[in-house]
Amino acid sequence: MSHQEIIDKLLSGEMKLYQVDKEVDAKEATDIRREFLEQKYDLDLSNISNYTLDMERASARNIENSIGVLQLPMGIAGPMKINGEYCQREVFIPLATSEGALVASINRGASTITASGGANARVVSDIMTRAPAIKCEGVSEALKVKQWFVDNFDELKAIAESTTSHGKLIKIDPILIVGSYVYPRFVFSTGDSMGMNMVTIASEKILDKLAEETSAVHIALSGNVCVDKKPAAINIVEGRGKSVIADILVPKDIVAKKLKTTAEAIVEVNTAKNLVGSAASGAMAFNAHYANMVAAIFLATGQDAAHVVEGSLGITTAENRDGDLYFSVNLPDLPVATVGGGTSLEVAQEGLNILGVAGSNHAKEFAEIVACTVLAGELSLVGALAAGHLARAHQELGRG
Ligand SMILES: CC(C)(COP(=O)([O-])OP(=O)([O-])OC[C@H]1O[C@@H](n2cnc3c(N)ncnc32)[C@H](O)[C@@H]1OP(=O)([O-])[O-])[C@@H](O)C(=O)NCCC(=O)NCCSC(=O)C[C@@](C)(O)CC(=O)[O-]
Ligand SMILES: NC(=O)C1=CN([C@@H]2O[C@H](COP(=O)(O)OP(=O)(O)OC[C@H]3O[C@@H](n4cnc5c(N)ncnc54)[C@H](OP(=O)(O)O)[C@@H]3O)[C@@H](O)[C@H]2O)C=CC1
Repeated sequence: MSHQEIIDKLLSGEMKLYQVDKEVDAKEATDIRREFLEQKYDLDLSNISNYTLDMERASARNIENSIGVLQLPMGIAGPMKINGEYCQREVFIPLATSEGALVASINRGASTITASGGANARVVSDIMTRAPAIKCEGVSEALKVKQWFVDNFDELKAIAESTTSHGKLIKIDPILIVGSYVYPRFVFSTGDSMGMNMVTIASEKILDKLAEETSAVHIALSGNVCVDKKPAAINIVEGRGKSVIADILVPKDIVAKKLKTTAEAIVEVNTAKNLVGSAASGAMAFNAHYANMVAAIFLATGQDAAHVVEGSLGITTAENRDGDLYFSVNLPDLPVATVGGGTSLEVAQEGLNILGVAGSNHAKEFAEIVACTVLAGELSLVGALAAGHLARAHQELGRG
């Protein structure tokens, strides 16, 4: 079939969009679906059509029904000095965003951090979780099933780990019971991958064993106690992905020079806004804009964009120490990877290479960099609010 014949079949409804992949290679299938849209709706999609990535490879593992590639402006912030456990150097941070003033703000935070001697960062927990929903007769069987998970942990660990060379089942905890439903939270370490595919495959094997040995029925492989891609208190308390803390002591003169304000004013803003304001509104996140930094660095490095909702959680603290400013960000739920998923896309590899963290043995180093980037942006925005500069900044940098 010729290129136009396939488009005609799509236009007439004789062929479905995903069936084009059976007729031609991934690159041509991409062009055909896009041209179908152009012809059906009389559109010009010439920008989506311009790209360099290997669509054959992307179609095999990252996208279905491809029509092209999204471009976003990418900027750089830095250098930013990091005194982490895994990252002990200066970095330049790639950031993909369309929000004017964001990169300038993170750059200002990075400059403040570097002038103050560097940010401290530590990964305090490193796990990935999957919690299926299991149905029993009632609470008494549910308790027996809970005990079955406890009694058989060693065997279940061996079964789960037979599916992966990097994943390790650390514990099954908590095991929640609600009426006849049981939710065991399988807690894994997943090396340098974010790990959701890995732990989902491993968890299914555990459920096969459950089906063999008990009459409990597995209702859903994910039962929303994981909790994947939703903001949740359990993730805040127990952690998910990397849990990371970053902090800095900014000397009084640098607060004045770089942020144009005082430690006292920043503490007041942090209390009124991030703590009391968040509590008053019932917010789950006690910060100004972690999501901005997490989204921009996630897009630049091929992370799963839906995990921004988890990365947005956390508490910012600020203290006035005799005019110097102690400032910290706490991210309990930051799923990140330097291998697997979208990190293998060519643009993501370039973003990870700018940071020097592509490939194995870099995930915790990367997590420290993300946390320090959040620290930089948070420090700058809270500083701008304290100085009364937010509207002006966005007037100057965020409007055409
Ligand atoms: C805009 C600034 C940085 C000006 O800040 P400034 O202090 O007036 O600018 P400056 O010219 O004195 O420069 C200070 C530093 O800013 C950086 N800088 C300055 N200009 C640039 C630029 N063009 N490109 C790159 N970097 C720039 C640069 O690092 C420079 O230091 P140096 O390195 O020279 O020593 C500041 O006012 C600021 O950070 N404002 C906050 C803006 C912000 O954080 N926006 C984020 C989005 S807000 C939002 O989406 C969420 C919100 C607000 O709704 C959430 C909530 O409810 O809170
Ligand atoms: N399935 C689901 O429910 C969900 C899936 N996702 C998607 O899952 C993907 C991420 O899953 P994930 O499991 O991370 O990735 P992949 O499915 O891409 O798997 C990554 C693989 O890399 C191998 N690997 C090689 N080197 C390392 C290393 N150093 N550390 C760890 N693993 C290594 C592992 O193999 P081995 O296992 O043999 O050790 C691992 O399985 C993303 O695309 C995301 O969007 C997101 C949310 C939910």
